[in-house]
Amino acid sequence: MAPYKIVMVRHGESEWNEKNLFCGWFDALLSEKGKQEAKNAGVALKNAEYKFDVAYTSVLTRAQNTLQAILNEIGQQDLETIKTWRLNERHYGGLTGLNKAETAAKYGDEQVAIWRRSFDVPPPPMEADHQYYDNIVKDPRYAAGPAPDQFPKYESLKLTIERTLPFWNETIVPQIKAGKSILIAAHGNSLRGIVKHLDQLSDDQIMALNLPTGIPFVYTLDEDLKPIKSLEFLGDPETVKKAMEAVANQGKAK
Ligand SMILES: Cc1ccc(S(=O)(=O)Nc2cc3c(c(O)c2O)C(=O)c2ccccc2C3=O)cc1
Repeated sequence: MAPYKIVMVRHGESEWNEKNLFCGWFDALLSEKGKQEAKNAGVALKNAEYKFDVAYTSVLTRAQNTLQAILNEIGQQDLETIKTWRLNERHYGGLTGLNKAETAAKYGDEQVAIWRRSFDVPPPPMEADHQYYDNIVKDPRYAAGPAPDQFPKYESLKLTIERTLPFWNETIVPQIKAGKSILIAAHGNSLRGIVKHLDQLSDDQIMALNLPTGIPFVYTLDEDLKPIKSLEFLGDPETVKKAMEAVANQGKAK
């Protein structure tokens, strides 16, 4: 049955991306630009004549709405869709809702620089008195998990990947091997976990990779799910060229 193809897409720009706020598990909506990015992703997949058997997304609205915009464009509005917290964005803990200046003012430039370059240094926890604690922890969408005693108060990139990969290995991989055509609409850091795993990237390599919002990318995999082709972006030539250049240059950025 190999080679297998799987399509992934980072959700379009959110309203908190637009305001440059740490978002994480806060359920920000897509900005108008993000809605257009999501529609464009659907057009790219429609033009490439993709059809899917099942989709996977997070429990967060920005990813779900990106997925729905895509499905609307390709005429698969009612596609079976599995939603899981394991595909959520990284949980930024007590930084949730802060902008760059507020973060630096509260924790200092040195601490920010440490967080920026760290794979396993977590942000401060989101404590019960945090302004978004109840909004997130008491959200009924988490009734199916994580368990209350496992509910994250913060995540490093390492911790994020450690909770995303079990879903990839236990739920998505069997579906790939069963020959299903799969679309994943998720977040920058949960998708980093899957990309890191597939391409066997180092901690530093994956931290240097910032996936563009709203541009679908394809992995072509062999029978052992080893990549034959990685990160193949879909879209108009200009969009694809910019995405490839952006990703390539990130690897060079010092
Ligand atoms: C909302 C926001 C704050 C800080 C910046 S930044 O210009 O300082 N760049 C930046 C900052 C960080 C990060 C980052 O990637 C970044 O580019 C992080 O990844 C990060 C992870 C966990 C805790 C803190 C950080 C973090 O402060 C950008 C956007």
